[in-house]
Amino acid sequence: LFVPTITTGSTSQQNTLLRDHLDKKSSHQFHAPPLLWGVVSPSSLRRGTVLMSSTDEHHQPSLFDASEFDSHDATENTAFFEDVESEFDSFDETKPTSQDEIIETTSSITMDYADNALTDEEVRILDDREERLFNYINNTQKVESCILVGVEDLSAQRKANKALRMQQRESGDLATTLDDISLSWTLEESMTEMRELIKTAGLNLGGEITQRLQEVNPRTYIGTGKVKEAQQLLDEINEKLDHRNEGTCCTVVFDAELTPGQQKALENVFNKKVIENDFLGSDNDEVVKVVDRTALILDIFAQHAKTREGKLQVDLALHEYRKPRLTRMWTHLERQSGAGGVGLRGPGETQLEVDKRILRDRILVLKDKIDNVQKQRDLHRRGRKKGGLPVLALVGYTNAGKSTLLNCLTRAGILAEDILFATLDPTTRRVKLPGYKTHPEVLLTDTVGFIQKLPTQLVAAFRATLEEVKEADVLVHLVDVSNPCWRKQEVSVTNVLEEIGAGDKPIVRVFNKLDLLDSEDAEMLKYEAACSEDFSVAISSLTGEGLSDFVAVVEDSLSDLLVPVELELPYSCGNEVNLIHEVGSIEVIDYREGGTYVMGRVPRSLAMKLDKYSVGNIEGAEPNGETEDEIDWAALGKGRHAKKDASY
Ligand SMILES: Nc1nc2c(ncn2[C@@H]2O[C@H](COP(=O)(O)OP(=O)(O)OP(=O)(O)O)[C@@H](O)[C@H]2O)c(=O)[nH]1
Ligand SMILES: [Mg+2]
Repeated sequence: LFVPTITTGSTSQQNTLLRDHLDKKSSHQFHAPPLLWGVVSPSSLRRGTVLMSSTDEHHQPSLFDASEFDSHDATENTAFFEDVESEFDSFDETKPTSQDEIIETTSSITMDYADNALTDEEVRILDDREERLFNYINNTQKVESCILVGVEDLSAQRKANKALRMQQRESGDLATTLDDISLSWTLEESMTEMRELIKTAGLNLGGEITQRLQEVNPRTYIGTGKVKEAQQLLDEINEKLDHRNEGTCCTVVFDAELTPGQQKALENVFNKKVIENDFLGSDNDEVVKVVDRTALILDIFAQHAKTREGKLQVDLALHEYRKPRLTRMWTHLERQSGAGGVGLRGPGETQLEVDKRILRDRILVLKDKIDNVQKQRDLHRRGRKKGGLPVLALVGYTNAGKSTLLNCLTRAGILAEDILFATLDPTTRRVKLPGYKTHPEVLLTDTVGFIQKLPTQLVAAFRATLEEVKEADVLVHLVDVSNPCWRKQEVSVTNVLEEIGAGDKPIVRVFNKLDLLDSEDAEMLKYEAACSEDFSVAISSLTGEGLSDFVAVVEDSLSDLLVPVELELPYSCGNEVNLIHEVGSIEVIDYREGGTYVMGRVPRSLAMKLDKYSVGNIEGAEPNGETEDEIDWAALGKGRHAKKDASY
């Protein structure tokens, strides 16, 4: 027989009680095995979680009173039952068993327990309580199910290809056309990524729908027929879930960025029944949510944000996302006011205005707070710069293995997981690169991963975090070569880097997860890395393969950073001047008697080559006083011959 009671106390207390009780179980020699076991406290009910549960022979989650039955004195526990009852009130519409009844039942249970002789009425009450608690827990513990809708937007593809062709015609470089066109993501690739995102967000994928469209439907994004199909799919899934008593599927995830209008229109269609029922005063139906790609990513970020800074930034992004979508929350009020007729119309709008203002204020406050955080970051960074250590930022697509590499090099203990966006907050570590001769240490920063079509709200909100990337001396771009889409991912990352103004940083390309490739592919990539004109290297952060090459390439890249120069080049050196234009930056150029005077910055290797034309001090003082850095860089170049020398 099942005796559900609720107990208060901390988790550990309850666990101890439960353990004790379970130990005693055998000695009690129950006549009938308990159907359900476990612990529920009022606070756990409020959170919708069971603090601890064991399983019975049916492997069901369970409820159990961990406190000793016989120690429960009815009067002593009045306050406790009041608590319990208010808990019942808060989660169940139907009025729960009255307090007296509960006390009465519990005391009679206490008395009769040993005899296992409950009256029918008591059994009914207990059953009732059991069911309500059980349903509640079942519903709140259930994994949220969703369906995924993807669209192959042929018009967007056409546009993208056209833009590309235009661009190529202008630059006169037609050779790469085919390659580049195949760099746009196919529907299936995009859907695969969405499935990962859905899994990471903790959603269960119930079904999928796709559509090829010449033009997207401006109102509902997908065609009207497809909306119906989605509705049917939802119904079918819900029927199955219902059958297994597994809750409902009421989330529709779109592999697209929907406009607020489209989102609202879609929700209206999906919730037609609920809206109608609402007028009749019944709200038993689950409301269908429409979630677009941006909302899904924001949700994952919200779940993963750990530090104050991360939370503030996610909060800002969420507020910015919700601002234009605010009206949706008030549809209900608008309807009510509309239904009220003349004179009553409008309160919904007013509320909306108030709400918009609150949101705007909140956004300002958040921005202010983030500004403060950013100032602190700036300070830290300046401090680090003073230290003169070169700063490397690990960048790359989400799940590329950035945190794993940092852990591997430093044992930093950063959470590295096979989920998307595991890292949101930058972590910087001093790293002694093994075998790195010219500079004892570098600073290595792990950063948030990128994704194709990164939501603009996120890029804007994560300004402070992304600043770390912008301020780095060299970017270490990790690519997960075990992912079939890695070349496209690489392009996406390059695009984001450009978007945040870090596109011109020196980059070390790291082909990671080599261990997951078959040996032939691995050799090919190693070969590609070795032949590459850029700084490239193939490694496995998991097995450590190629890490010494990695250090060597990083070293090369650091030696190749720009250094200040002041030169006077003979007029016969036209090529050299062009080269400086190309690979360096020129601050002053003057055509003098003796030749072309150039003041600017060039890669160290080139500076060494042009040393003979130097008129200033090649490691000379920087006008803006950032000398410390430069002197350190100068020291860097001496130890090793720059790899790129040959190309000049
Ligand atoms: N087999 C293999 N797995 C790897 C390698 N590097 C990383 N991984 C795995 O890839 C997954 C993602 O690694 P993370 O280090 O969390 O990736 P990340 O780039 O930091 O990802 P985010 O922080 O989410 O952007 C983890 O499960 C790692 O164990 C590797 O070289 N080989
Ligand atoms: Mg990470």
